[in-house]
Amino acid sequence: MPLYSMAELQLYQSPFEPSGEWLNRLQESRHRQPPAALLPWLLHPGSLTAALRELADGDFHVRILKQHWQNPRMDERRELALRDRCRALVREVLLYGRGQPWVYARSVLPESSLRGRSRYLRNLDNRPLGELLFSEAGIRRGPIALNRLHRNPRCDLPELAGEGDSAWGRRSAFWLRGKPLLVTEAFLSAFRPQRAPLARAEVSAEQTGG
Ligand SMILES: C=C(O[C@@H]1C=C(C(=O)O)C=C[C@H]1O)C(=O)O
Repeated sequence: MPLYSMAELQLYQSPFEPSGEWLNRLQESRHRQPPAALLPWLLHPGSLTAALRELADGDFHVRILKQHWQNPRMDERRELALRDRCRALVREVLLYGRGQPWVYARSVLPESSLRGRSRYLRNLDNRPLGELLFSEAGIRRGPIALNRLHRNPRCDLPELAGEGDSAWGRRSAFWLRGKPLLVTEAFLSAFRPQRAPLARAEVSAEQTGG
């Protein structure tokens, strides 16, 4: 895990923060409508890592922005039913496809969820979290909620200089051995998919040429 000076930690600002409430599919269609091309990606039930890697023909990597033990945001603590004074490993990354930043992701892994056979998740590196989670036989995913995430003007990451003032995002909880993790993903302006994500079976046919 990259080490940070206190100064670096204090300087870091998350690039996006949720605005308003997280909406399920039905609520969202009454209030706001994501672009049609993005909707199947926002609602994709499988691993986003696998779907992006496939879309990028393997030209995919993860860049860690910050990975640090901290007290999660209040809305995250509520969603994870955590006490106000709790610690979580908060991991913020950019997912790159074909050399472009396609997704910003923030994952909140409560300390109480990283015990026993899940302890290995304390040592996340550049390996995509999704590859680990979706390789776990007992992984379970909760409903996907949608939201507009507002750009944090205090974040001056050069990689996101071209971003607008908001991005469509999704959030869902995962349960691993009965313990919750929370994953939020925002699709960035460089992500312009020409098709929906392939279902898992299609991906295996594509990969094997079957
Ligand atoms: C949960 C997944 O993991 C992806 C990879 C992440 C990471 O490496 O930090 C974070 C969120 C996801 O976009 C997934 O692939 O669906």
